[in-house]
Amino acid sequence: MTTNSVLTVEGLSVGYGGAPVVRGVDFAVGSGQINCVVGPNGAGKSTALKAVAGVLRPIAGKIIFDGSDVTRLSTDARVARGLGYVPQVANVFATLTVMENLQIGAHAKRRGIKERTDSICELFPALRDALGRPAGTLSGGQRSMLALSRALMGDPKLLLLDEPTAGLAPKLEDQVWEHILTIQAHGIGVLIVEQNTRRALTHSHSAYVMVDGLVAADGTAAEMLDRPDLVDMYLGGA
Ligand SMILES: Nc1ncnc2c1ncn2[C@@H]1O[C@H](COP(=O)(O)OP(=O)(O)OP(=O)(O)O)[C@@H](O)[C@H]1O
Repeated sequence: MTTNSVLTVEGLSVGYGGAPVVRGVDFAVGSGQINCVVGPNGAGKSTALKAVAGVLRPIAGKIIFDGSDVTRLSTDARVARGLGYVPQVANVFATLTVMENLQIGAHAKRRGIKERTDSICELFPALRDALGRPAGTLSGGQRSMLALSRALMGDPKLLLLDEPTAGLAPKLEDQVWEHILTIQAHGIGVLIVEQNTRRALTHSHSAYVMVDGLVAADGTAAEMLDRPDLVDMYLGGA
């Protein structure tokens, strides 16, 4: 366990009604850290993240967030406590404006929506000009920025990001990582599932390699980057 963890997951098993897809995994994120979950397709990375977000109910295990056991709490209750989640797909409402998307992100907060919108537009100035546009007219990179911003409206302590760079051109991937680093610089922790393993390891403090529903290796990201065996064996030489 990481000392001073904002998130600790112990013995998490979760699936979709049949045999568990994730089979007793442990992981942790230290306050304000970026940690990543990497591994081959179908390993259960997104499934584990969905359970932490409260979208899937665990079969077994415990999720401790910010000092409290949130395992039985709804997604909304987790968001209200500061656990933000950006799913891989359908992460913005295409027919709603950028402003409306941000307002939905603040549903767990009763006050301060205008102030939060202003501070997020200061963080990501490109959003301000787009506030009145339907989100469906944004580019892939802008959409990703909006999805992150929508989660930030809930004033999170930790953001769960499921492949935020999926399908983006390398230049846009760079931009998304800049945004993630900006978010971290504001003291917000990030647990990210990422396909681009090398990139994720470069920016992370610790990493978990998931294979076939289990954590096959974990350690500091620097250690992982130094282990070509691991990269070749589990990560497709990425
Ligand atoms: N909604 C679902 N219903 C049933 N099975 C699912 C569902 N979503 C995912 N699975 C299965 O769970 C397993 C793990 O999938 P998951 O998406 O968690 O893997 P992943 O490691 O995130 O993979 P990828 O990198 O390809 O996104 C796979 O066998 C997948 O087919």
